Amino acid sequence: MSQARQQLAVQLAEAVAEALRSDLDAQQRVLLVVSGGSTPVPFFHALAAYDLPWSRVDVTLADERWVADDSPDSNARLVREHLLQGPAAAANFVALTSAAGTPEQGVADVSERVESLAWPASVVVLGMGGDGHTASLFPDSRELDLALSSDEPLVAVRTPSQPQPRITFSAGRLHQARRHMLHINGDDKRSVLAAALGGDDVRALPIRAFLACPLAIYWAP
Ligand SMILES: O=C1O[C@H](COP(=O)(O)O)[C@@H](O)[C@H](O)[C@H]1O
Repeated sequence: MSQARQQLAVQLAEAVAEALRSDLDAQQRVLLVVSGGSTPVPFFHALAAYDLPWSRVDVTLADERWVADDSPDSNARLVREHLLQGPAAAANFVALTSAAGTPEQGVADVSERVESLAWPASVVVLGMGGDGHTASLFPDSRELDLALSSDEPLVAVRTPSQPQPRITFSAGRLHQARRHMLHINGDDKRSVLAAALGGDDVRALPIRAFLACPLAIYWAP
């Protein structure tokens, strides 16, 4: 891990902790939405160490692969192993999977589960893939139009480029958050973001759906 990426993760954790603390001063429960993948690990470690009233914080994911909780591909496993540690172990984590065999079968139950959370979220921390996807809004998701336009909180998605079916928060639900932050590393992702900023076809680069939120960008080489 480069020093620049580590420093970025610490800066992002500070911004998220400050946002949570500010909202916790005004309301009993707050909601933090985080992303999966590989990028957030040092951010999770830095955030987990903050002295916050974590028992009043709900944490969920922007998206999830429809896999078992202990799968190496599970974003929930990532959160449990890297964020729900130390002081942050007291947070209430709400996963996006169920015992149903497919996300299409499980999406209604999981939607009911997430509707009990303290919306709007205080912070959504997004990631981005090299194809411009964010959450599980992939350029080749068959349900991309639905996920971009749905009034429902969650959408089951099938994506030819991805090995597993997934579930994702809809763009509309993520838009409602009070603050949006994007955490990315590397020159490749910077180029993708520059391309996104230079055009307006959301289906080609779904991260575009969030550029005007406004989106605070956390990038390191
Ligand atoms: O599949 C996913 O990928 C993105 C980006 O992941 P990274 O490994 O390039 O950091 C992530 O934001 C998303 O939550 C995850 O499901």
